[in-house]
Amino acid sequence: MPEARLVVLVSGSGTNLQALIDACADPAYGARIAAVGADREDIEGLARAERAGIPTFVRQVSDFETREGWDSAVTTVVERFEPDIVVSAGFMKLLSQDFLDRFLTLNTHPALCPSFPGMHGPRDALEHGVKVTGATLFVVDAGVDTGPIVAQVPVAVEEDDDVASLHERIKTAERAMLVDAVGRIAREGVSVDGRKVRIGTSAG
Ligand SMILES: Nc1nc2c(c(=O)[nH]1)N[C@@H](CN(C=O)c1ccc(C(=O)N[C@@H](CCC(=O)O)C(=O)O)cc1)CN2
Ligand SMILES: NCC(=O)N[C@@H]1O[C@H](COP(=O)([O-])[O-])[C@@H](O)[C@H]1O
Repeated sequence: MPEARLVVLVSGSGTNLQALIDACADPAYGARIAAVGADREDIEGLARAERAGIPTFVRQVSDFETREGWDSAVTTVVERFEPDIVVSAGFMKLLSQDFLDRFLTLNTHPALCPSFPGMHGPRDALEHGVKVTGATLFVVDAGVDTGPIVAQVPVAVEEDDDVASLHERIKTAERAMLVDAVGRIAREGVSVDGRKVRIGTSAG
């Protein structure tokens, strides 16, 4: 079976991207990263891609007259790389319905959806006083962190956690979940039926 083609979208440090780069080095993983895209310049995520010899692109909202113009430019450049799966890994821009209609898009979020959606999952979980939080991989839909859930991993909140320590612990679990689920989807396929996501031979 041919390797699945991934386009990975990032906005920051790119440790999830790095985990995927490392996994893709093994041909048995079943996927390769065709390109890495970002909504801003000068981020470590892009540097990680460049060090790995992966093509990169940047489309900044501020370079476009309208948000629709940016949406369309992102769709066009991603299309060029013919992805089987788009992985939003720390990408801090909402993706348009048109983009989502064209590409199977997964997003990793640092909380147990449907709890604590948005850009501050670890902070919101800590402020709420939950004892267990985690990470969620989901199929992106037009809402914010509302899409059908592919995988989740729980992470304990410790008494002395601050936002940084909690987020770091979540990210360790999140990377393993992401690599495992994306690899299984690449090798075995996935089906989405309403809110039910199935990976594996029964998919499709
Ligand atoms: N349509 C969707 N797009 C994306 C989703 C999603 O669930 N639906 N998830 C993300 C990531 N995300 C949290 O998981 C998230 C990203 C961005 C925002 C947001 O409000 N962004 C603002 C800009 C903020 C900035 O640039 O600093 C915006 O897009 O204008 C909320 C949640 C990936 N995309
Ligand atoms: N709502 C989106 C969101 O909060 N995304 C989170 O940003 C971090 C990116 O880390 P990374 O750049 O090191 O992969 C990850 O924890 C990801 O879930």
